[in-house]
Amino acid sequence: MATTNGLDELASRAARLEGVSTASLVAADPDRAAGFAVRAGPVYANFARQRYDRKALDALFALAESLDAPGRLRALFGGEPVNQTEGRAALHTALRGDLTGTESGREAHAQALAVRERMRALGDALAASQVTDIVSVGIGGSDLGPRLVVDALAPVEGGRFRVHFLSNVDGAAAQRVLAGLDPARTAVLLISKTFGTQETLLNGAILRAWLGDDRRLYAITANPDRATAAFAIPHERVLPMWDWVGGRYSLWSAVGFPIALAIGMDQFEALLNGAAGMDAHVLLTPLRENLAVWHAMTAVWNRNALKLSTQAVLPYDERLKLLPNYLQQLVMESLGKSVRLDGSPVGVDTVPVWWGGAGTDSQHSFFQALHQGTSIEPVDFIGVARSDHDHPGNHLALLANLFAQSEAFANGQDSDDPHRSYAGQRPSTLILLDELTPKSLGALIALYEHSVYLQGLVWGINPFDQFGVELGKQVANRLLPALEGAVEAKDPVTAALLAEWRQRVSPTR
Ligand SMILES: O=P(O)(O)OC[C@H]1O[C@H](O)[C@H](O)[C@@H](O)[C@@H]1O
Repeated sequence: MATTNGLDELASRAARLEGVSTASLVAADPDRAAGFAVRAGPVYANFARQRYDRKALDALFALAESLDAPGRLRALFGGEPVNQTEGRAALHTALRGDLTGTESGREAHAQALAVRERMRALGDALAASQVTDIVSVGIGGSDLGPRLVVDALAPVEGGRFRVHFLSNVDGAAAQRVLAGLDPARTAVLLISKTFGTQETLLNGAILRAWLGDDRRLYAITANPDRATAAFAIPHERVLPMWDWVGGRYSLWSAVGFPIALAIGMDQFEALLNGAAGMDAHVLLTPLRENLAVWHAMTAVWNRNALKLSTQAVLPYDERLKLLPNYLQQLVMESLGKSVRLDGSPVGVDTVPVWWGGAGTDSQHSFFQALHQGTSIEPVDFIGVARSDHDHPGNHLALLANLFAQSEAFANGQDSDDPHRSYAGQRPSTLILLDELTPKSLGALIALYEHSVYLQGLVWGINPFDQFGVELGKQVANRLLPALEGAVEAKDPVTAALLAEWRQRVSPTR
């Protein structure tokens, strides 16, 4: 049996807290309501409504200490090959700063700065042209980050460019994105770390043909030769990235070019600076005041001590409605592993299912289950203190709902009528940003990145590979000839499904 790193002990601590209400935990500890909180720059998080007490927290911080969390953070920032299964560093932090002064960190940061200069120049050239619209073609890590940030921060009107995103291989997606766009006023970015991703290659071919003029076709990739070979994009229109940037950690690199085009290069750099501020906090702050450590160890508590199998993220801000989608890739692709670094079974539960949606909309869809369902789903609530719209009454109502839901989940409410009774004891963290700016969003995303790294450390897994996504791609590649009619599918169920499908399409399609 693989070592469980002291997680069994946490489960027995949790058992001792069973039946103790969250309200009595708060009442028993006068400092808890305000004291179970950490602020890092523009991000404040309050953990008082989690289902642990100080002794449990002591055990969690002791666990982080025993795993040398500070040393492992230094290894990450310093460019050690923390992505052990692929023998690589994971230097996304070097895209936004140079905190450790190691040679690899310094070199990576210098490369990142040089590419940023090129992004600025290309952006300025595009701004001086007749281009009004940008289509960003990419998927997964080459899509979700830029899509989130552009949706959150792009001006509602008056930005330099309108930026559109195309990811799905479904041709309907391309058709929808292109409807209403004028090829003569559009530039296309093909974003793919590998330049071997089926969706991006197929959509890229559609866009290239639609554009009709290769001069407005750009590539962002760690494999420029492939971009040149497949799309004849000359190197001056290729922005590089590197194998030391994981796809889901890449929005800070040239993969963020759509962000820079949507909000301007200065604002893109403010996003990076926000992340750099969180980096400095996480790297340099002792464990007990370290926001990423609190967040990660809370996740470990909920998963391994309370055995909760999902994690909801509920931003109470319309502009952050894509955050759950973004975090699904960041967290689940990073931590969805069952073996430790040495290949042995992990022996404990790893990533829960991450999901969520924006409040208040989601209150009117799935909150019933959160309040009265039989399983308990821990929540990260995210709110923004100051709004930047002209409807202050709506903002107060939004925040009243945010604070109310967190209170109602924790405290519940008794009733003689079981149908109208709320058990409460639903754990949540409330994260509050001062305002939603490039800086605060950068800090928030970096917080989640570091929390993921620390959770991976506890579970002894590699958060930087994603071999699990390969099998489905391989099977799809094998099956494409069967759909084209060239071969028969070998698997009997797939063969039956294809036969069923063939009956429904005309022979020519
Ligand atoms: O950037 P690309 O090489 O096109 O990869 C795009 C995405 O596809 C892969 O399947 C991985 O699961 C993701 O981690 C990656 O971000």
